[in-house]
Amino acid sequence: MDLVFLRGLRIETVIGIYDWEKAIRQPVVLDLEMGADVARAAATDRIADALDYKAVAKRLKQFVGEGRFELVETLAERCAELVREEFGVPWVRVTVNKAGAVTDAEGVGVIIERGARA
Ligand SMILES: Nc1nc2c(c(=O)[nH]1)N=C([C@H](O)[C@@H](O)CO)CN2
Repeated sequence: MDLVFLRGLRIETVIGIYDWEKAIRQPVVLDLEMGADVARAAATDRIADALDYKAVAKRLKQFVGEGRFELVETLAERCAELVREEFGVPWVRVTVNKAGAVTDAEGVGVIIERGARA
């Protein structure tokens, strides 16, 4: 399977388990790898045959930016669902990095894979 990727998408959202976190916005950084038929898009050279990473990024910025989450797990799962359902992606890997959440750590978060990788 070919992949279309989107890396380092920084979005401010409400995320966290503590009361003080529910009152502020914090950045998360998303990385996505999405199964796609790159050969078909290459053959026609038409964006209509491609998985449009700009459209995916725009939709995720809206969804995550307007959402409220407690766990990074929930945020990752919702993003995977959205990408699979709205963009017809058969397989996706989503990395959520809540950079800055843990002192002296470069980042913390989750990596999930959903769907069938043909
Ligand atoms: N597995 C997880 N552990 C923790 C999470 C989380 O979302 N998933 N969240 C927190 C706090 O919100 C933390 O990020 C605040 O600094 C702690 N552990």
